[in-house]
Amino acid sequence: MAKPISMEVWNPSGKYRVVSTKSMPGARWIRLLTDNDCRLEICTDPKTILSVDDILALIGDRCDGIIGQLTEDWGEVLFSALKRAGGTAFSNMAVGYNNVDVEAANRNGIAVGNTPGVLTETTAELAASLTLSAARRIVEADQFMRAGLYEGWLPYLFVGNLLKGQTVGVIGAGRIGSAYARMMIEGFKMNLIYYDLYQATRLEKFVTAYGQFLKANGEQPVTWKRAATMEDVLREADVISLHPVLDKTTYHLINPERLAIMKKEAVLVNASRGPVIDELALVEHLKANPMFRVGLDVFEDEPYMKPGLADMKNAVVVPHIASASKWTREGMATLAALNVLGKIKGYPVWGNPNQVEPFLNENAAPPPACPSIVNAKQLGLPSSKL
Ligand SMILES: NC(=O)c1ccc[n+]([C@@H]2O[C@H](COP(=O)([O-])OP(=O)(O)OC[C@H]3O[C@@H](n4cnc5c(N)ncnc54)[C@H](O)[C@@H]3O)[C@@H](O)[C@H]2O)c1
Ligand SMILES: O=C(O)[C@H](O)CO
Repeated sequence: MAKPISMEVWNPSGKYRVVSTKSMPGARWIRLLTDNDCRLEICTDPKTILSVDDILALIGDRCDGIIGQLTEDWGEVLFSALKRAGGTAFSNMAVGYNNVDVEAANRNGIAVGNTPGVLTETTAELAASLTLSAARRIVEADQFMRAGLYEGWLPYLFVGNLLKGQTVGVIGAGRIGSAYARMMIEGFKMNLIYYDLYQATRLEKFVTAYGQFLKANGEQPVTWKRAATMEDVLREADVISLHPVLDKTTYHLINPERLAIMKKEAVLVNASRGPVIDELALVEHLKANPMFRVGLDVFEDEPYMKPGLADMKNAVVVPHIASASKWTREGMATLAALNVLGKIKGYPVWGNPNQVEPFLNENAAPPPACPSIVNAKQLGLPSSKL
């Protein structure tokens, strides 16, 4: 079994042993745990992605709760080890939890926390940045300048796509998809077409009200449409941004057939999870359609890109940084720590994972609740009345 190389220990005499598989930004999450009688052990091993064996060694013989990362494989082996070590609580430091086998957690009676809400605007802003970078060819133009190739203004130099008045398509209009849609609609006066399993009522109301405001000011109103099929979005939209969860229904949601029905000059953005796109098919599509552009934050086999992607000028690629603002990352750490602490203390589960602000207020004690436990129902955990 692999041995953890370096650990940082806080409040060594604390009653509850809590482990974090990574150092996380901010100090509040550490304070919240240590002020509540937790001995906190943070793995400071420089290895980027810990293996199951590494984490087994971290769990050891006694562990009450553990904070893990989206790069780790949380399944039967780890949850049964946590149970044997007396643990009842795990939290991902992420809203997405496709790296977690929730059924295995249920079997072992382990609560699984995630960190919704605090990433919404930050992730949507990165998706908007990728949209603009791809549409206006920012990275290509930057590389051109740095290579000393600029000889003066030319009518055809780096001509890209205008967004105003075009249609933005959103697949997965949940928290992040809706926030992204609002940015593109309010910022660039784009029309909306979206596909989701559920109606995005608040988003629809926002677009209607904004359209009325524009009309009252003598401008072209923006419009919205809920598509009956994903294909309708792909055919109609000029910009398409992907924001669904990753599960069986969204794996390779963008495949060769669906790429083929998109506009030849469309912009495709993915800040959800890599396997939502068949990346090899995307590389072929980018080769065949030089005016088709993508902005990618996530990749099918992270940290790798599929062969050929790095050579494509019509792709903007960044290393899974959509949630990387200081406020968000500190908030994610806080929510993850409070999920674990709340379960250890026997607190109920917060009623609305979309409204986690009370947990993020630095000037007040957080509510006595777990902010977001995805398997609360399956484990029969009580709901907070606050
Ligand atoms: N790149 C990043 O750093 C980053 C940051 C945050 C979140 N994410 C990813 O974004 C995802 C969404 O986060 P969120 O907070 O908006 O979650 P959310 O639950 O609010 O939204 C997800 C939406 O996807 C919809 N959906 C599910 N299956 C679908 C399908 N088959 N077709 C269409 N829509 C479907 C759901 O109905 C829901 O509205 C996360 O699960 C995570 O994987 C990535
Ligand atoms: O799911 C999440 O929370 C993200 O991918 C983290 O950036």
